[in-house]
Amino acid sequence: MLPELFESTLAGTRDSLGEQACVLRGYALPYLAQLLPALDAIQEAAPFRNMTTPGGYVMSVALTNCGALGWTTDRHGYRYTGRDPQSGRPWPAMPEVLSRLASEAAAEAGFSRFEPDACLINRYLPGSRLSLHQDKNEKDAAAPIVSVSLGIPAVFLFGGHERADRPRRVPLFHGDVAVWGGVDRMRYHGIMPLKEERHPVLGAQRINITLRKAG
Ligand SMILES: O=C(O)CCC(=O)C(=O)O
Ligand SMILES: [Fe+2]
Repeated sequence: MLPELFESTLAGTRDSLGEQACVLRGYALPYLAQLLPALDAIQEAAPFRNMTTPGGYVMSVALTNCGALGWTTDRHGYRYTGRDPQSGRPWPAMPEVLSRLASEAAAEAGFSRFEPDACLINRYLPGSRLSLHQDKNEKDAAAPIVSVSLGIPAVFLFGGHERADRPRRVPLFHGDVAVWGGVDRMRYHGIMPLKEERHPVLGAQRINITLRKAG
């Protein structure tokens, strides 16, 4: 990977992934001076942890949350909770910079007045992956998903409405924001195993932030 590819050289451009799905290249970059310190504070209050799926697998992706609702999984299933199951405390509040980034990116992608109440923060290390899935634990499927990529690059798999539909491979770089909603809201997606790389700002990790309307 060429060093310049760590930062989207495509900043300011848009890739269409569907009728109501796109990647806004580099869209998050102007927010990072505020966003990165806010992320540090969140992970101090609610550290990343590897949760167990209902099937008994420990996820290779570690996660935490901020906002009124946080996505969790354990042997009993996937769900949103108001509290961090590890500490018993409410999830850290959603920083203003994140709700602003989410609603501005959503508007740019054609979804006006998006107000997320849930923010899942995923941490991938080299080798971590996320298998193809649909995001279907949210009550409000009318709202889009806004997904911010930071750190080392990843290959996003964006499939169809059936698990067997062959997914498209979309590279995501530091600062890219993917948005999908409407007719594309329930499309299968995932992340290929991350390669061994180091990002100049975030080191050997990828942080992905998904903002949703869950409640
Ligand atoms: O890491 C990503 O880009 C996607 C994350 C995702 O699909 C999820 O958290 O549901
Ligand atoms: Fe997802």
